[in-house]
Amino acid sequence: MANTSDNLTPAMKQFHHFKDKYPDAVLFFRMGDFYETFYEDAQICSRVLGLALTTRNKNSANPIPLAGLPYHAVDAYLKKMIKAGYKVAVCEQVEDPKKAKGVVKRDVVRVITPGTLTDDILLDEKEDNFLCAPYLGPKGAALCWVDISTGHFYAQQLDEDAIVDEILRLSPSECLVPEKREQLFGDDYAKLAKQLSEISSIVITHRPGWYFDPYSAEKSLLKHFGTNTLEGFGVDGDSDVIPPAGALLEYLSETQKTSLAHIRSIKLINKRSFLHIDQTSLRSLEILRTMRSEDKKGSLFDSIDQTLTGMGARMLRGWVCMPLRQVDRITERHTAVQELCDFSQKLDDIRSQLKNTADLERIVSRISTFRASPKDFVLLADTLRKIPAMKLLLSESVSGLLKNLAQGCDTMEELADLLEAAIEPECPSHFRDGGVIRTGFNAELDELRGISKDGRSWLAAYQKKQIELTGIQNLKLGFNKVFGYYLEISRSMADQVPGDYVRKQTLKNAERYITQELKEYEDKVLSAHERSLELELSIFDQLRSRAAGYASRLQVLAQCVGCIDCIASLAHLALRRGYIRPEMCGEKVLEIKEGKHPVVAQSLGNEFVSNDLELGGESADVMIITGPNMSGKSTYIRQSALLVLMAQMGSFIPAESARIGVVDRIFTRVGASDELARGQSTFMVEMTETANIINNATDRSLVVLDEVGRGTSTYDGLSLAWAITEHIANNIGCRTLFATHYHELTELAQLLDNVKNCNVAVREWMDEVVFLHKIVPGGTDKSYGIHVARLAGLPASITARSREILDDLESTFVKEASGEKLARNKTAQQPQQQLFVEQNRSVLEKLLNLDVNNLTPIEAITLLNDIKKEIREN
Ligand SMILES: Nc1ncnc2c1ncn2[C@@H]1O[C@H](COP(=O)(O)OP(=O)(O)OP(=O)(O)O)[C@@H](O)[C@H]1O
Repeated sequence: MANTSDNLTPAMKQFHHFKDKYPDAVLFFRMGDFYETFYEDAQICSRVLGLALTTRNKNSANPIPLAGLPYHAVDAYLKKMIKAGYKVAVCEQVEDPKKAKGVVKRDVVRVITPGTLTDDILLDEKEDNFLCAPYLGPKGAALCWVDISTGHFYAQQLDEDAIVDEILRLSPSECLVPEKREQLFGDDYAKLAKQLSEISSIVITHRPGWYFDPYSAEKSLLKHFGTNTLEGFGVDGDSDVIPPAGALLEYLSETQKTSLAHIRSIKLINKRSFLHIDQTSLRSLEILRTMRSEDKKGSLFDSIDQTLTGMGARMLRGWVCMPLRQVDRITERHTAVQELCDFSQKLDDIRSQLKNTADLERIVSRISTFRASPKDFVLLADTLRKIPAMKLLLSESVSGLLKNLAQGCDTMEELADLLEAAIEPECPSHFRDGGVIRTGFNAELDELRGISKDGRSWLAAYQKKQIELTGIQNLKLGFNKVFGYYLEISRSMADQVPGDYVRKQTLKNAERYITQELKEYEDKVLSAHERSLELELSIFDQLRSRAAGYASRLQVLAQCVGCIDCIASLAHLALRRGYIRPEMCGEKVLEIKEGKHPVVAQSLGNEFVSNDLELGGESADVMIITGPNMSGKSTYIRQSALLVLMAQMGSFIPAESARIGVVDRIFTRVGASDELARGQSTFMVEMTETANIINNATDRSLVVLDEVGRGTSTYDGLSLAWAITEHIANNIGCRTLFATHYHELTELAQLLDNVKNCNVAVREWMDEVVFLHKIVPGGTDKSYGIHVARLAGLPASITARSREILDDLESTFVKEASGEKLARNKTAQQPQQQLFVEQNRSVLEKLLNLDVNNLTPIEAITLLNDIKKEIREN
């Protein structure tokens, strides 16, 4: 920044003072009705917000770049800045400019960063907005994350090499890491930060190392929660989650500068309670976004979400990403969904109560951080009024979960009464002109408003009286900020003005006057208006404090309404789409009759062909699925994973019947990945993902493999696919679906009991191929790739020629590489090799004794020919 000299104005000195304190944020510096930005900040704002870039002190030696925005439109501008990845420090005038002696006092009241948003306009209603902090300690690693807009605060201990995956899975807006220069926090954090910025748009914020110091972190956590120990949250004194949790709190208080009372506890995530879906699977199963276009539309969540409230949508999103693992907890949700399906009128009534329900969770956070608006209170009161009806509807339930939810419906009538009595239902969204507190709520306020209102009619009467008195018909009464109320008389009438008029201003064609009587009344009226505004604000602050006293009850209620919304959403979905309740068990089994892909079946309607699945239990664990291109293999294997996921989150599923033994993890190795951007080859990515599966899958996992081995030469790929399948079947024994074009793999089913084959049925008719999309037992050895290429529009000349080449290849090379051979090799590798050596000893000796350097090309060819002949005869 160029200008730090002593000749700066006091306001600019203030600006520099705050800019130095918040160097990594753009400073919005309040000046009257505008927020001004200066220097580089002005350039950024001009670019990001499209503001006109001008200069302050244009004629001085150091003109200052300047861009300003009107204060009442600040929310929209903040949204754009945050979206563009910037942090904004909002510097307000903290005293009334009229009362200021010298330069008006200012202070940064809040730093808005992508991970610390609380305003609805800046947030997505259906998504959490997490701020996270990793910890890479000497003994272990941990990750903590918090959403200040809801007060949810989580912690998890995990392996260091799982940190990146877990952060990507959470998809936070911002990630806190210790500053690079701190020796204690060396390369690991820098590497992590670099990796995250390369592959995601998460904003990385560096903070001093002491933020992560275990001792001060624990102290600030204990102080915040008002406890002597963290054990009540399941956190031991030396837990690795303490440093990052403390760092998050420190950062929140640094940026928010207000109470964080709504963050009431820290929830330790126990991985064993949830079905783990890693980031790769989250993407490849298109759970939250589609793979190609990264669109929410077309994802599983978008397809099944029928929630009606923000709290419900966010909770359901959490259920989709972290389905359950315990049979009884899953069954509890299913039973609740079942009950609402059985009583559809009750379901409809509950859903109509949920409609237009306010986002309690976010309102509570704004109440606690003293940012609640009058509108928030109106919505809160309206929502509380719906709770008794919801409670009544749920109170007769049989399902344990629904009963609990009925109990959780805390009606808080006294709060609703208070808010309704206090706040004008049609209140303005800001305080500028008052009108927020209802008439009748506060006698003093009513009186002040009365004076200010009467004042207006007094002024009208005064104007009339003056016209009569002076006979000047065009005498006008006006008001401006400089000298308040005045009487305006045209210049031509100036000689008729009475002697007690005091001239204040001369305009081109008129003169403006004041009178003592007018000034006296003005003082009374204006001060009454000002006092009434002040009083309204103080009443509103009192209301905020009163409401803040209900924060923890409101949070429990918000959770409860969110859960009711989730269950009702799942029931509504089940009824609308004819989903069935899956039977859940702890055995290693997966039986689905007439299952459908929840998203594809929605778009294809009746054309979608349902399919059965049987894995584990009486059947083999590993299923090899072969079939032509475009026949539906990928759809089938993804559908299987999605149905398990849906069942374990508590949803009913698109099938005729299902028996599902809970799964601990879902692994997928499907399609291309954008790791290519990180410079890894397709094959490298494929093998890394497969290695992850092989190393981490347990016999309770579900593995979905699509085309493993495709990214390398046919023989390498086939051999790898073969060995991987063997390993899974023999050593892991997890339920596995493997879609492949290597028909040779089907021979594994003959060699291993734990492997079975299925293929996608095809009907060939008059040189045409019809894909039936039906999965049937047994293998297949046809790809119909050329047929698909023709469908895709490749010229007939090319497809005809490729048919010729294929016929040729099939009669020679491919047969050589047949799985039969691989199978034989595997089962009788050693004896076969020995036999080969025995039978061809003389050939081998001839080869060993050969002097290659003295061989002419002709001799070499002749020799090769002889060797080939001899081996063949042997
Ligand atoms: N069960 C089904 N019923 C009806 N249509 C289906 C079904 N499954 C898949 N399809 C249709 O077939 C198309 C191809 O499906 P999918 O991508 O699963 O085939 P694939 O066999 O994996 O192909 P490839 O081997 O080329 O990757 C889908 O886009 C879908 O429109």
